[in-house]
Amino acid sequence: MTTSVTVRVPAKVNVQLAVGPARPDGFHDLANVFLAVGLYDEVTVTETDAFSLTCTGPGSDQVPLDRTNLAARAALALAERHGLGDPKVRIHIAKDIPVAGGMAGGSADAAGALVACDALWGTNASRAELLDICAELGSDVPFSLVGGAALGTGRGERLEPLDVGGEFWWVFAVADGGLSTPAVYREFDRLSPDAPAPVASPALLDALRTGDVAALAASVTNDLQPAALSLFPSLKSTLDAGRGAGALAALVSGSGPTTAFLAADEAAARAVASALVASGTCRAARVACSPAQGAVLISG
Ligand SMILES: C[C@](O)(CO)[C@H](O)COP(=O)(O)OP(=O)(O)OC[C@H]1O[C@@H](n2ccc(N)nc2=O)[C@H](O)[C@@H]1O
Ligand SMILES: Nc1ncnc2c1ncn2[C@@H]1O[C@H](COP(=O)(O)OP(=O)(O)OP(=O)(O)O)[C@@H](O)[C@H]1O
Repeated sequence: MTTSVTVRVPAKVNVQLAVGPARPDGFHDLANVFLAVGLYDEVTVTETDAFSLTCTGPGSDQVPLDRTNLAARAALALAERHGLGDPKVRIHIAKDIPVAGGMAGGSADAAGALVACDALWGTNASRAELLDICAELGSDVPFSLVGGAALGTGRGERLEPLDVGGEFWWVFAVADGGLSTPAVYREFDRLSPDAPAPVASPALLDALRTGDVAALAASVTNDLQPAALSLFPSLKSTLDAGRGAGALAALVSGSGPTTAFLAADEAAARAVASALVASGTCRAARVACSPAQGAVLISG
């Protein structure tokens, strides 16, 4: 019998993040074009006699180890739906996705824990049930499960898969510090009181479909960028440093403060990463390729 299961889950970048006005429930309607990128967390769940959670890797000291952790909440939600009582499971998160960086690290761990517990417990949840639990856990969580590329509407949880016609190379500059997603949305409301209804850009969807890096660079947008820059002004020098080093496009990743740079190819991405580190405007620079697969079982 399987006693331990490991699932690998990718980070995301939003190549378009169009944000509408705040809804009565406090969320914002989005046209959210997600692209999964090849930076991964690994979530391992092991049968044991009491619930526990551990986390290792960069930034793991900022990750809660109690039941507020999104991975723990995912395990609890699946156990509750299937009448399994308190889950007797040890969850270990090997983190490589920047924490509180706007790359959906917590969401990735939730999707990973869900898929891992489903395999460990033999609950055999359908894709629809898994997606339902993901949407309850957070707006980004369904995308962490499916990966690839998708248009997210509603608060970002309603997904339509998108075709991607080639590879795109990225550099992610990790900032010193984090940004709270609700705080960035609040700042967006302050800066954009008359935001129009969000619409996906046909030019951007075309660029993804054809794998045209120059066209993608010309069409990436993030409506949360002014809000993130307002709360974290030093990100402007990081964006400038990446552009100066030859990035085809530079933008804040999601709610930030990680910044994302699109490069012509892998060699160009590595050159931009070195220049970003040398500029002293970020803590670290990571190179990654997209699209990446969603949550996949890698052992167990
Ligand atoms: C910025 C993005 O990462 C872009 O993909 C997401 O929109 C954020 O998704 P997330 O972190 O999964 O967010 P959730 O856990 O669902 O919500 C956290 C908080 O973010 C704000 N929020 C989130 C999503 C959304 N469409 N509108 C919002 O206003 C709300 O204040 C909410 O209370
Ligand atoms: N498994 C987890 N990994 C990281 N943070 C977690 C986790 N579970 C809960 N959190 C909490 O969530 C906060 C946001 O972390 P996360 O790394 O998910 O941010 P993010 O990448 O900006 O999210 P998003 O891009 O979805 O808005 C952290 O500061 C932490 O307190």
